[in-house]
Order: sequence, then structure tokens, then C-alpha cells
Amino acid sequence: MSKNTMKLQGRQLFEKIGKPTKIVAPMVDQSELAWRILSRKYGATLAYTPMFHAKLFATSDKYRNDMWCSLDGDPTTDRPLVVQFCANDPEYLLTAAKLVQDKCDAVDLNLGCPQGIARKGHYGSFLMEEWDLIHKLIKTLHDNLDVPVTAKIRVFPEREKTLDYAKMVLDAGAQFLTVHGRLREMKGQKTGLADWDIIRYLRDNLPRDTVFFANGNILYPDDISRCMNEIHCDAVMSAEGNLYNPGVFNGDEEMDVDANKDKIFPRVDKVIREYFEIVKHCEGSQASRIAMKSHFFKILRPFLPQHTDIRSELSKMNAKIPFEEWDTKVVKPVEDVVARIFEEQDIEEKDRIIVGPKELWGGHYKTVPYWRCQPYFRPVNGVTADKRVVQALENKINEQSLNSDDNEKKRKAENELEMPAGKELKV
Ligand SMILES: Cc1cc2nc3c(=O)[nH]c(=O)nc-3n(C[C@H](O)[C@H](O)[C@H](O)COP(=O)(O)O)c2cc1C
Repeated sequence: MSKNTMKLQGRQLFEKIGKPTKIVAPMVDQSELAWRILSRKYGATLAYTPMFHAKLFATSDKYRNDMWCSLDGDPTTDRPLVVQFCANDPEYLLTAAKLVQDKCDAVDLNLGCPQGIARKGHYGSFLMEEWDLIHKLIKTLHDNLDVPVTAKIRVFPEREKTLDYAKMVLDAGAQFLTVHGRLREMKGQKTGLADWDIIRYLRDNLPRDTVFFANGNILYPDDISRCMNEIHCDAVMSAEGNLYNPGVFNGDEEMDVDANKDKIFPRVDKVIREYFEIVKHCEGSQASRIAMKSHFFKILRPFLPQHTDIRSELSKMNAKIPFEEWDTKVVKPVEDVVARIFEEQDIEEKDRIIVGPKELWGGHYKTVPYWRCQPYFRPVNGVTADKRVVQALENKINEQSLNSDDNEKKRKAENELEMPAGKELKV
């Protein structure tokens, strides 16, 4: 039997890895080993590695050793796992993929990266016009690799073209398809809202047995079930939602949010300690050590503006500073501060999660105390759209809509007031 016929088809693979529904997205410098281990403890059921550069991975020992170590893909601590590469040369891609095929469940091709570096390097979303090359890249892995190949795409403005594109990717041999519902241009300040309608259109028009993951707009746990219900996808992938709050994977639709706040919006002191101990145990994972500072900043994002002494200590840290110093200067001080907060008499009242009314975009904002992990609201045009600002903006919208029944006016106001990452008001 040829390798290709022995290989698991998408649906078989999906079942073999336990039908995961909550996926940690591939994130450069952020979905490394320690973070994946933490995310799984908080409910993630599949994780992708950061994108690795196939040619460098295949040819540079230094690059490979910085990105990947013997603990990555460990069957007891780091599975199921998909390893992602960017590439524009089938041979380098295959060489790189063969180096990890024994330590992962599938190898993914990145067709979504929109950054300048991808334009220069000619990969990611900058291959979106080169269908023959994409087909060849995927087919080369499909024909020659022991594990299945998968792909993650962005969308075109035209949904029919996107459908043809997705069909081509599947025809080449991709066994899972992840669709990030944003255009190539939607990045940085222009990130905006992912388009679930086009993702749904693809889902509805691709063969039923396609293993299909939706990506974009997940900030709260209940967004995951909303996404699954709206799109009928097999699973939902989250990047930023997971980075700022690993608890985003740890809830479900029916959960009483306040009663389950330790799962859904875990305390920053607990998460920092747990994550820090995992990094210590991942000795040998250079990537985990290097990513630590950035993860600390993200986990502690609501906390640091209130405790600027800790913020200034954290900003002085780097990957070479011994763990003991990280512990005494950052981790323990965070624990001490939160412990003191929890000694306050009215802590029960202060520690409430307040669920707002149902919004036009279909979900609910939640007010979460600053000592708990929570979603990040992306700054737009220099304005940090934290909860307070978002609230002020919403009040303005409400005022405008009270003063006028003119829907067009309301829509304009909403568009001007750009919302959090992936959470503009959707009308
Ligand atoms: C820090 C960061 C790094 C990312 N790196 C990658 C990557 O390596 N490969 C990739 O396909 N997408 C990458 N992305 C995009 C995400 O995987 C995801 O498609 C995008 O952020 C939309 O999901 P979200 O709305 O849940 O954030 C990255 C995103 C972030 C925030």
C-alpha cells in the first residue's frame, strides 16, 4: 500500500485526535510549547505551533533549535498538535515537514500571513494569487509525508472566488481547512471584524465531510458556541482571545459566568504562577523562554496599569534573567497584591462578573475585575478601547439612535467607533 492510501483522511484524523472543538491558533512567538500546555489545561483540545519558516527550518540548525526541541510534540504533554510552516518551495517544505512528522498529528501550510515580512519572503497570504504553486506545495506533502497536510486560509472579497480557492486547497490534499474570515488587507489598525457570513457560505458549499475550522472574533467562551451554531463548523480557533485569557476555551454556553469565573476568567496571579511553573519545566524550549515576557504582559494587561511598580519591573526583564529573579520581582509581587485584594471585606461584591445586555453582534460584553484575565480591546487610532471607553462609545451610539430613527446614521456612528479586536458592532 502506498503511503498516501495508508494515511488518515481528514475525518478519520479528526476522530483519532478526539474531535477537538477548541483550537489554539498558530501564533508566531506565542503558541510555543509552554503556552500550548497551559492552554490545554484551560480547555483547548488542539493546538497549532507558531508558523515556522520551512526553508530556514530545513537548512539552519540554529533556527530549528531555537524553534523546536525534544519536548515539542511529546505524546504525553503536547498532543494533539499541528505544526505550521510557511513556504514557497515544495522541496524545502517537504524536508522541513519530514523533520517533525513523527512528533505531530498533521502539518499545516500557512496561507494567511499578511505581514510585510511575508510579502518580502513571498509566502503566507501573498501566495493567494498563485494557485498552481499552492496546489503543488500541498500536494507534495500529501503525496510524500507520513502525516496528513492541512491548510489555513484567509478570504477574498468575492465569496465565489474564495469558494473556488478553498476547493483547490482541498483538491490538492488538505485534510483540515481553517478559514480566517478576514481579507489580506485586514491587519493592524485595519483588523476589523472577521466575516462569519463568508465562512458560513464556504462551510455550506464545500463537501459535507470537509473538516472545517472557523477563525476570528472569539473573545468570550460563549462566542465559541455562537460560532459553532452559526457556521456549523467542526471547531473554532482563537488567537488573541486565547492570548489574553486562556480561560476563553474553558466555558460553555450554559455556564453561569459568575459562578464559574475561576475557570472562565481566571485570576491573573494563578495563571501567571501556573504558566511560569510550566515554562520552568520546559527547560530546553528556547521558544518558551523567549515568549515568556510577552505572555506576561498579555496576561497581566488589565492589572499592570493599576500596579505600575510591577509593570516597570516586568519591562526590565528578559529571557536571560534567572527564573528566581522573575519570581521575586514579578510573579510573587503579583501574588501578594491579589492576595491582599482578596482579604478585603467586600471582595465578594467587587469580584463579580457583570454580564451586559445582548449586543447587535449577538453576544454580551462582560465587566471583569482587573485582577482576572479578560479579552483585550484593540486600540484604534491611538485610543485604547478598554471597557470604559467602549462603554462610553456605546452610550454615544445609544444616544444617537434615541435621537434618530435613521438607521443609516446609526450605522455610520457604529462604523466610526471601531470596536475591540474582532468585535465591532455588526449590523
Ligand atoms: C501574535 C499573533 C501571531 C500570529 N501568528 C500566526 C502564525 O504564525 N500563523 C498563522 O497562520 N496565523 C498567525 N496569526 C493569526 C492567527 O492565527 C489568527 O488567524 C488571527 O489572529 C485571527 O484570529 P483571532 O481573531 O482569534 O485573533 C497570528 C496572530 C497573532 C495575534
